[in-house]
Amino acid sequence: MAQINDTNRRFILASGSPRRLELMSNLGFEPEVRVSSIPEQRQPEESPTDYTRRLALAKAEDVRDSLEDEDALPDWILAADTIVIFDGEVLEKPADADDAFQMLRNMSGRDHVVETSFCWLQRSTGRSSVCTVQADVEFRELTDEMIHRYLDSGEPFDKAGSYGIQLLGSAFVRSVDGSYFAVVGLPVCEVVEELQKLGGLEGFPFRT
Ligand SMILES: Cc1cn([C@H]2C[C@H](O)[C@@H](COP(=O)(O)OP(=O)(O)OP(=O)(O)O)O2)c(=O)[nH]c1=O
Repeated sequence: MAQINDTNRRFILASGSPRRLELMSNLGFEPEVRVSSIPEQRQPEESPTDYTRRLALAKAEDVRDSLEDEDALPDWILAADTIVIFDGEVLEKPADADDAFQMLRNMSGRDHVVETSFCWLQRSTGRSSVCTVQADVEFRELTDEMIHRYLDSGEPFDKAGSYGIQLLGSAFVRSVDGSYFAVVGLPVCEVVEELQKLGGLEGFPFRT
């Protein structure tokens, strides 16, 4: 049987997203949070998937580079990036309330894709692996009044596509085809699976 070793629970989470921290903590991991500061700017001609994959790797590398000699920190770094793809356009976090209103009004009664790319990066070897997971999401029709009330809740402003499927935004979602957790910001099944493939995780699921 694999050794249960507490060091397996520890990794560096290169993300300021409270959702990502909660999802990994729910599994018994003990993430050390370090937030990256790279600009999120899509290049002309860059496909949405190339964009999320580039950002996931760049966030992990940025945090790795900021650590320097902190040897006591865990070896593995996890970073991720989530976008909404609607009508061929990439929707990220809204700039302001008008931007959020427009996104939600456009998505009303229609389908969109949510895509999350994540990156595992090993500090000691420099090895990295990037994976992409998607889901198709269908919204019910939203009235302008519903959207205004939703904006008043404050929920949309730190979320790609201006909604949170895990909170009040759940009332807008008629169906999800694909990974629910990719929509929330981290496809935990694939994240754990990939770390196991990389040989960076023994003794999982953890005993409490
Ligand atoms: C669509 C959707 C997105 N989101 C969130 C997940 C991400 O936190 C956020 C997308 O922005 P990201 O740029 O992927 O992440 P972030 O800025 O929150 O954190 P960091 O870059 O430091 O890792 O939107 C939800 O919480 N619920 C949802 O339903």
